[in-house]
Amino acid sequence: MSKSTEKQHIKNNNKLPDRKILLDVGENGVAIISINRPPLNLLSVDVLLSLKENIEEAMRKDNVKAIVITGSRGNFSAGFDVTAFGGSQQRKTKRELGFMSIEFITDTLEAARKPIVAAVEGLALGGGFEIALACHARISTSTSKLGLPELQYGILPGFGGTQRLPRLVGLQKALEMILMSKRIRGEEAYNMCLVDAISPPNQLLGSACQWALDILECRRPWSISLFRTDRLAPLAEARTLLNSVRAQMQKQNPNVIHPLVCIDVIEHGILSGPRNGLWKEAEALHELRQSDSCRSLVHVFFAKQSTSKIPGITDMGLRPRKIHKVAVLGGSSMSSGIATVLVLANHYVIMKYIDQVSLQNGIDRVKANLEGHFKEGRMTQEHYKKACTLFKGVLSYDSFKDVDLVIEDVPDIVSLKQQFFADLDECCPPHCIFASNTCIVNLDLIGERMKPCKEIVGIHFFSPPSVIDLLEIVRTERTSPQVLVDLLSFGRRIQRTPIVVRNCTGFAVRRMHFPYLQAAMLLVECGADVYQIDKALNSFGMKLGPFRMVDQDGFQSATTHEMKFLETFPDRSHKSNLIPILRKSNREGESTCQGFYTYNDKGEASPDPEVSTYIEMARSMSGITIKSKVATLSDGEIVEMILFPVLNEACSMISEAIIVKSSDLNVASVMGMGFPAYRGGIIFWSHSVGSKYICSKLEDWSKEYGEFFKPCAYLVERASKGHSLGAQIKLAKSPL
Ligand SMILES: C[C@H](O)CC(=O)SCCNC(=O)CCNC(=O)[C@H](O)C(C)(C)COP(=O)(O)OP(=O)(O)OC[C@H]1O[C@@H](n2cnc3c(N)ncnc32)[C@H](O)[C@@H]1OP(=O)(O)O
Repeated sequence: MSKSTEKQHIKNNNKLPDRKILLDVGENGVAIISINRPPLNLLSVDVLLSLKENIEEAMRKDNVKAIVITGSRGNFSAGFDVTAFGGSQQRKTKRELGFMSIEFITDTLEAARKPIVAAVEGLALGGGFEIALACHARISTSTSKLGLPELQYGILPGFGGTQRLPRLVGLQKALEMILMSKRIRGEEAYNMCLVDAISPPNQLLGSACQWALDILECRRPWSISLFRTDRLAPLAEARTLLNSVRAQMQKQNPNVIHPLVCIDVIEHGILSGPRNGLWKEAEALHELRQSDSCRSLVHVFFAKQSTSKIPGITDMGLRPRKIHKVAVLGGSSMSSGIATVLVLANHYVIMKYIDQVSLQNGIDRVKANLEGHFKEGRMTQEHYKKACTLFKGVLSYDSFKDVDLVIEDVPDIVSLKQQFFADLDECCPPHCIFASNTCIVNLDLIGERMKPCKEIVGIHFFSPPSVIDLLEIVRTERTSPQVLVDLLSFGRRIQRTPIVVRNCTGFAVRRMHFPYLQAAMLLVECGADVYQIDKALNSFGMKLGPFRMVDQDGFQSATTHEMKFLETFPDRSHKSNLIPILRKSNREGESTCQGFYTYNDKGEASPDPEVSTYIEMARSMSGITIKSKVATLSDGEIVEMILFPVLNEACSMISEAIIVKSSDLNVASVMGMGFPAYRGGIIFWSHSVGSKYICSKLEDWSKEYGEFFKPCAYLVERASKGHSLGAQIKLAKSPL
């Protein structure tokens, strides 16, 4: 590309016309076609049709020798607009996507008589990435993000990704990227030969134009991805791999079919040829996009996106203040996990604790976490070196003068927390935000010894913070809109999904955990089997059944939470003696290798027949007798008797405006308690069950087994009107 054309293109880009596709022919005879639907250049049928027309126009023009496809304003394309899937609009575009894949992407773009090169900057995801895969070469910046995340929505790559990716990078790597929705950076893509060259952003278009001309003049290969075979393994080897991955997927996700359909489509292309594979892919996309799983997963995507939109707060025009330096107070593994997450997101972090030994342990854990990231290839050497300089451990408050945020993570002892915050009040700058990671101590109580003008908010991470991306931001009556805006932006920057909750016992996630475990305890005391309960909930799709979950959390924490819940919600708590009895026998859950299960050296759980003795003891202490109906419950009935009380608690939270939107509870249940995303989250799932049915079941059980099951007023009202359980939260009720 000549300098003048490039300048002209940049000039055009700064003041781009209101067209979805831009075509600009340079003096060198290369047409630059830009997808122009900022900010992410999302695709739709209209955009694709327009892209097709522009490519055809460039083909017709005599002055065009070659084509470069790129995206405007720093992104190639984040893929197809997901609103087209799982929702009401899907009928409109029935089968059009399949034809786009074959008639446009394959027969127009890939089969073009002039070379087409993709210049990839920023995001190239889903359909966007698939367009790049069909080009005759790809030039990328080192930091671009490429991937096929379609399985996250219960569909499969629908623009040829299932056929072209295995042919470009080999079956194993392609399966890894597709089935795990793995995104890779430009650099890694280059190492895998998925992109042909890396270029700095300011030279990207120039390099891509030159590459296209080089193809034309036979100095570079004219590669047709769909017909490459050099990276495909021999048939028998491919089949063995596909069968083993199929079995793995079936085991991991027994309730969903889309990963298996995707594997079948890939296999079909290998066995029957890529063009047949494309047709099968188109058919599969058409079927899958109408499935319940797709609807639910698309809901979860948008529910996650909307957690940081708070009416009356985030639309006030407040700009988030920058949070550069964060102090983490504490030396536990949770504190180290939080510090690691922050350092990885390029924050300067100081870790402070009171004694040298605990602090040193904390520091060592952060260093080990960072090293682990580097060794597993999740960060570059350069990033690793920089991350190490961003972190230090301290015993004093000397370096707190310029701290923007403090996250307290000391043991849940009120006087200890109060002392820390009273000290911090003296050492931190006025703008510093004070936050606690507690999920059980009242935030107002923690701040009692601070100056009256200071406020404390909650920033609640989940264990382990490096794995669970959810963040509860807990507001009190005094939390200002500015602090909320700051923390929501901070949450996104550290790549968490923040949900805003009101200060209450257990916040959103623990409040749902509690009835999950309590219902299970009650059923066991009435005669149900511990392991059948966990199995039933697993088969429903919960990551962990209640007993495996409490073993993992530890009985110490379960006891602390139980006491707090019994105190706050005595009317709807079932007091069980089971955990105290197990603790008397030194069973503390997974940490002691004995809880409801026993654990071997590898941490694998096995049912423990001895547990029945403890259950007998608990039963006789509570005076509960075995009820034959409970002892013979089916798996489906168990699921209802455990999850309807969770829904009941979720309904109480809606009516108390603990969360901002009912969809936040879907996010909280999926990310915080392992509710299956393909069922859309706890409230979304309830729509398929029906509020009337849920309410009548709870009413029946409350008559038979006690107040624990009594439906809350909100649930009764919604059911009586035949309304679904999700509702617009009346923010007037909340201090926001
Ligand atoms: C046929 C094909 O094979 C099928 C496909 O292509 S499926 C689609 C594949 N693409 C994806 O999955 C990308 C999904 N998007 C994301 O992961 C993230 O948005 C992102 C990493 C691209 C960008 O993140 P970030 O810069 O933080 O921007 P983010 O706030 O998330 O997005 C900006 C807006 O675009 C929307 N958006 C992003 N990707 C979207 C998509 N694929 N469809 C619809 N809306 C989308 C977001 O909801 C948000 O909307 P809002 O401003 O109203 O809240």
